[in-house]
Amino acid sequence: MSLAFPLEKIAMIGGGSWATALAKILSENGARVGWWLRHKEDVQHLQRTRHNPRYLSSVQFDLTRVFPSTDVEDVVKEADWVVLAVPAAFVKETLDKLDRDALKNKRVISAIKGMIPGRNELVTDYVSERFRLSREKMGCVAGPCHAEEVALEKQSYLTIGSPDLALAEDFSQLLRNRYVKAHAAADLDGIEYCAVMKNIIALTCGVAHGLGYGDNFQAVMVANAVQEIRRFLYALNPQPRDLSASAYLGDLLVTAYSQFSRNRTFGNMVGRGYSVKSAQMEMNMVAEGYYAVKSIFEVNKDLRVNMPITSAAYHILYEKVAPAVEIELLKEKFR
Ligand SMILES: NC(=O)C1=CN([C@@H]2O[C@H](COP(=O)(O)OP(=O)(O)OC[C@H]3O[C@@H](n4cnc5c(N)ncnc54)[C@H](OP(=O)(O)O)[C@@H]3O)[C@@H](O)[C@H]2O)C=CC1
Ligand SMILES: O=C(CO)COP(=O)(O)O
Repeated sequence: MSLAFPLEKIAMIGGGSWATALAKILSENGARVGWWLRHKEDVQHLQRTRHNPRYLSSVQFDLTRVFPSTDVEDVVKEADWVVLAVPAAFVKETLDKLDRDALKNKRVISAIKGMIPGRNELVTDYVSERFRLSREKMGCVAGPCHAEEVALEKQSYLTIGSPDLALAEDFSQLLRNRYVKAHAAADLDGIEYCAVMKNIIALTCGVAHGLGYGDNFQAVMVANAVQEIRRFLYALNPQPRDLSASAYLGDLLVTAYSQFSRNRTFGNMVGRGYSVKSAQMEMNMVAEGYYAVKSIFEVNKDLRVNMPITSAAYHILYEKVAPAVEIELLKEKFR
């Protein structure tokens, strides 16, 4: 096993599947990972058995490199890099315990594919404002990559977006291993927004699947979704970007088609007739798309971009319109 970066100190914030997968990659590459989880019992379980009891519990950690804790201030204080990996809805309450200077001189990476509910902000925008941190000190992790496949060490690709390409390259290096390829890209906003929007699309694909629509329809939904994402990103930030790259299209495809996708699974349940509440209760994981629909729909009230899929998902999830009615309407709009 390589110990390429023995001196890098990482704070991993979050105890879910993605935090667990990233803690595995980073620690196995030799970094020191201080790991914040919210429950004392989970920290104790990790310390006792070397496994996260609730997510990717097959992964075994080396406790000479991984240091679980419930004290977020402590974990952050020790680190050079802070990796945020809680669902977006819990970012505020998790970081509220930190004072405004806590991230000074740190580099912050958001591994979150969601927006701050209510504020409708990207996670990096929220963190940048709350901690007075320049966006040059920040990045995001994106790309088609399910935590479950990382646990199985299946070949995966990640893209690190940051306005500072050197920072993105540095973090990419910390991630590269036998089964992870990582590369740097400059389009932080575009990558972050696309990572949020692909969850909405996957959720809506799930709804259609739950209603009995097949692969033919889903392919058309995904093709139309690419155009919807392009229009939205262009209205928001019209810099040149290649949406066919894996950070954009790849992530959309894996989420729309994978058996592991929380968003697709959640949508599928809604299409089959579950209420939003019961679908959420059935899953012990978080489908970011549910919150993202509201944020993107509200951001788009000013932009007025034509976004039929996002609007359909909003009507289904927040206005209780029957899924069959909304998908029927989409059928007529798709080309
Ligand atoms: N899973 C994946 O494959 C990938 C996920 N991501 C992104 O990573 C982010 C984290 O998701 P993921 O790891 O999948 O999460 P999971 O769905 O695996 O787990 C949910 C997480 O949310 C936590 N949680 C629930 N309620 C609260 C609360 N009130 N306060 C704080 N935390 C809470 C849970 O903590 P607890 O267990 O203590 O209840 C758990 O850590 C998301 O933005 C997701 O889109 C990105 C790429 C891949
Ligand atoms: O972003 C992901 C894969 O790249 C995870 O998507 P889900 O949250 O739908 O599982």
